[in-house]
Amino acid sequence: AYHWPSPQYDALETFMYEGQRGDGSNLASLVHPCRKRSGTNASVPAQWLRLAFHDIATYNNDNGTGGLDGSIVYELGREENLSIGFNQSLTDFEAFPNKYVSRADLIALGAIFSVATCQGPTIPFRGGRIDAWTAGDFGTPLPQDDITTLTDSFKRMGFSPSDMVGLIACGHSIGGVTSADEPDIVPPGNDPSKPTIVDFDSTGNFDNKVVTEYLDGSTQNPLVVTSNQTLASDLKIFISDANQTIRSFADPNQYNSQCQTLLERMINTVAHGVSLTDEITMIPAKVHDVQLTIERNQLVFKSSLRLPQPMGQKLNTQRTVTMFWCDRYGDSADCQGNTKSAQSVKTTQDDPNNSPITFNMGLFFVHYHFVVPIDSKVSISKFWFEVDEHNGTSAAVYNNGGDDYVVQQDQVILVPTLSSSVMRSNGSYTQTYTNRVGEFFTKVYNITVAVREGSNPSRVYATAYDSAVANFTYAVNTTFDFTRNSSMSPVGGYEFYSGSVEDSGHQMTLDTFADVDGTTYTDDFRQTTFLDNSPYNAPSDVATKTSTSSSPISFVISAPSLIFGLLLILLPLHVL
Ligand code: HEM
Repeated sequence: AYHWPSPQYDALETFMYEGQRGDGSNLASLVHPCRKRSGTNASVPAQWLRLAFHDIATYNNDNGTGGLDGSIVYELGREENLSIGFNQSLTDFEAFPNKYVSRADLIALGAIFSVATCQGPTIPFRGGRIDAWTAGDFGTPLPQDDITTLTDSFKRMGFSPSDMVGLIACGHSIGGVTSADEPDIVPPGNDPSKPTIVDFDSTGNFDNKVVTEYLDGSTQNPLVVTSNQTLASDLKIFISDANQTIRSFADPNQYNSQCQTLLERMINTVAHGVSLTDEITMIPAKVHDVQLTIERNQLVFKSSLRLPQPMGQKLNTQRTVTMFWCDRYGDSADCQGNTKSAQSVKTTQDDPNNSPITFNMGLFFVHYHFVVPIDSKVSISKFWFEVDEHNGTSAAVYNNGGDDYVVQQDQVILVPTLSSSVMRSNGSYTQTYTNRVGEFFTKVYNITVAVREGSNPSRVYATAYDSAVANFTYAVNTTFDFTRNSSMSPVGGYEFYSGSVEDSGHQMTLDTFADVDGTTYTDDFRQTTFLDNSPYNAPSDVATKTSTSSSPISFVISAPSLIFGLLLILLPLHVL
């Protein structure tokens, strides 16, 4: 079962249910709602689903090579992959892979989004696919292949003849054939700049019309009705068992459940030795953006709690969300003496359209953000949340299944607000980013981290990782060192270290390390999108109560929160 911290699960879950990467850049909005591409009017979900199939179509079940590994990126020049739709789709995915979410995972999730956004079933998602960095085998089936070759190709991929019929019935539900790629199947119109697209069936949705229209003879599917019967691959496949399998897809519910199973098998086709994660299910109350850092000359601890909200139901404005935490050092270490608490400083709501998966569940998310001041002498060891609806029901406690959310370390922390990045277009830089019009850029990051005073680390360093690089040519993976920055006075019990790194991708993340007395402390997987542009929220007031007391009103209020604290004490108990 899920247990925080699980950074890979968290990153995959954010993509699936929020449609976006951790810093808010949204992938799902490129495909949702069941979008057409401007200009060509091609179906984006159809392009993404087909891309996933063409990536796995060279899988070899005998020796376990290939599968969904993103190698399609390097195979676009081949006859079997000639389609502008593939290039466009890969550009869609370019900015999104990172250390925990591979390009192949994104292609898999892209197929899931595509089916879901066009009103199809939700295909279960697992992550952990490993990216290829070179082209793989040839062998994607072609329309002109004879039925023996087609059947053998699917057998090589690990699919039976009836699986083959099913996969086509499921895949060829959205999108169609374009004259730009297949002029022998769909003849071009008079205007060469506007390709003709003939859809597989009469709806753009993921439904079984492609099956029922085939069975009742009204089909327009070009891969059935083309006058060039050598190219009629869907017809060849559907009739290969005298229409027996395709008939079993005529019931819409059967269609949905069989497609869910078959497409799940398709996207989970991975090379031997690759193990996929557990199925990524929605984390009911998700803790995210947890960070100890320094903002405006103050040591602060930040966290956010994400709660699901049913669409069409009013958000309870009476709800209070409280974060509790324990000191790390001193008399109250691990809440032996006192427990501290604070209210959220800000509430934000997601656009219900962020992810088609969450949208189809009738939910969207509300986030409660916390910023609290921390005294480094006592620091913070663990935290948890209480959500009180003030409606007569008892408050819900979210404490990581009873273990609380444990702050891994407080020795080395990233300080985004004292870090920055700048684009440079000249000079002797090693990492060069080519933008869409062919100009060369390098992004130079000046990073500030802070280390607890007195730690005397033997080394402070970071790894910069970025696989969101134009055309997926390589991944940036650079380790660089920080040096003590004596021009910056210590703040809140922390000394500053500076370092700089170049990047040529869209999404650099940092893992920072400090070696102290033979132990390496790690601050893992920090986004670098905002840095000194991060929005600032002043820390909230802190309440302190005796942990051992059974009386919830024995609050000791710290100086800045005196008024708020008094209010709490004066309020009748049931409102607390
Ligand atoms: C024998 C195997 C297959 C053959 C020969 C085949 C052939 C084709 C052809 C010729 C097109 C038109 C492409 C274009 O005009 O650019 C197409 C489109 C498509 N195929 Fe397949 N296909 C096969 C299997 C599959 C499978 C298993 C799936 C997914 C499960 C799939 C999904 C799609 C989708 C979604 C499109 C529409 C793309 C768009 O509208 O942009 N195909 N296929």
